Amino acid sequence: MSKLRVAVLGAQGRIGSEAVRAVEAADDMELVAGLGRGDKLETLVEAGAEVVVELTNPGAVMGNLDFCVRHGIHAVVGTTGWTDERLAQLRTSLAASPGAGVLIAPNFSIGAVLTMRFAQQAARFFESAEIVELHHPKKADAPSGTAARTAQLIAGARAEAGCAPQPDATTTALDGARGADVDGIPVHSVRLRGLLAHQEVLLGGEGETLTIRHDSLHHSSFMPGILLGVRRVVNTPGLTVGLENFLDLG
Ligand SMILES: NC(=O)C1=CN([C@@H]2O[C@H](COP(=O)(O)OP(=O)(O)OC[C@H]3O[C@@H](n4cnc5c(N)ncnc54)[C@H](OP(=O)(O)O)[C@@H]3O)[C@@H](O)[C@H]2O)C=CC1
Ligand SMILES: O=C(O)C1=N[C@H](C(=O)O)C[C@H](O)C1
Repeated sequence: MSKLRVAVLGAQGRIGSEAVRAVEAADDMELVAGLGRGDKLETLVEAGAEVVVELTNPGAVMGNLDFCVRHGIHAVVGTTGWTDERLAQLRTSLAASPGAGVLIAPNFSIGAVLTMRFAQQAARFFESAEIVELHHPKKADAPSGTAARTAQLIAGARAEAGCAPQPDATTTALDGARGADVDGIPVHSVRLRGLLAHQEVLLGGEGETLTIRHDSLHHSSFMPGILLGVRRVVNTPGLTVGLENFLDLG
């Protein structure tokens, strides 16, 4: 069986360097390129890359994906900073290259994906829902892509169930004291030396609370999800948002 030809963009970065090692260690994959800032994207075509793993930054990801999609190269994307406008732009370029598949995964770790699913399931049973995400201080974006996605899923589940707005008597507050508002869900971002990637979903009802917490303690936590994404994206044309779509969660 021929090996999948995989390239990594952001290959010298924190997660990118771990992804390079994971692809090299996978029996069914061959690392054909590892590119950093300033390297020519044409290298991807010259190297015959079938799938690109995109792990750069929000300023670079759109141009990189535009190139990949135009050249029929599939992409597995971990880079954060996604907005509805960016997703719409990507869908437009995918429409012109119908064979290409792109997976955008706000989080590749299985535990984080399950946290999102459990939070979505629990959200309608509680009056209050807030998110605290905690990351290393070199992270560029806040809130994290995972927290933003979790908030959207919680808000969607609450709207579908016809939940009332959350109770909150705050009338005066310092800027930021109540966190960022993502679809009505407060999201609080902590940046602390010593941490990697952590999230708590706090749910509250009359006389009880439920806390769903996930901790990524090492970048290795993201690797099984990246490899799964690479294997599945080649047979999944168009845009897929969320690794849960490849996990058969039911
Ligand atoms: N979905 C998930 O599960 C995860 C997602 N992430 C996300 O992945 C992204 C990267 O995170 P992290 O590794 O911590 O960040 P880093 O800054 O450590 O890595 C990013 C790398 O990309 C390089 N780079 C910048 N621009 C380009 C470009 N145009 N082409 C190729 N390479 C480029 C950077 O180079 P230079 O240093 O010169 O700028 C750097 O080496 C972030 O958006 C983060 O949120 C992270 C972990 C898990
Ligand atoms: O920058 C990181 O480190 C991470 N970024 C992703 C996010 O923004 O959710 C995934 C994970 O939290 C690690």
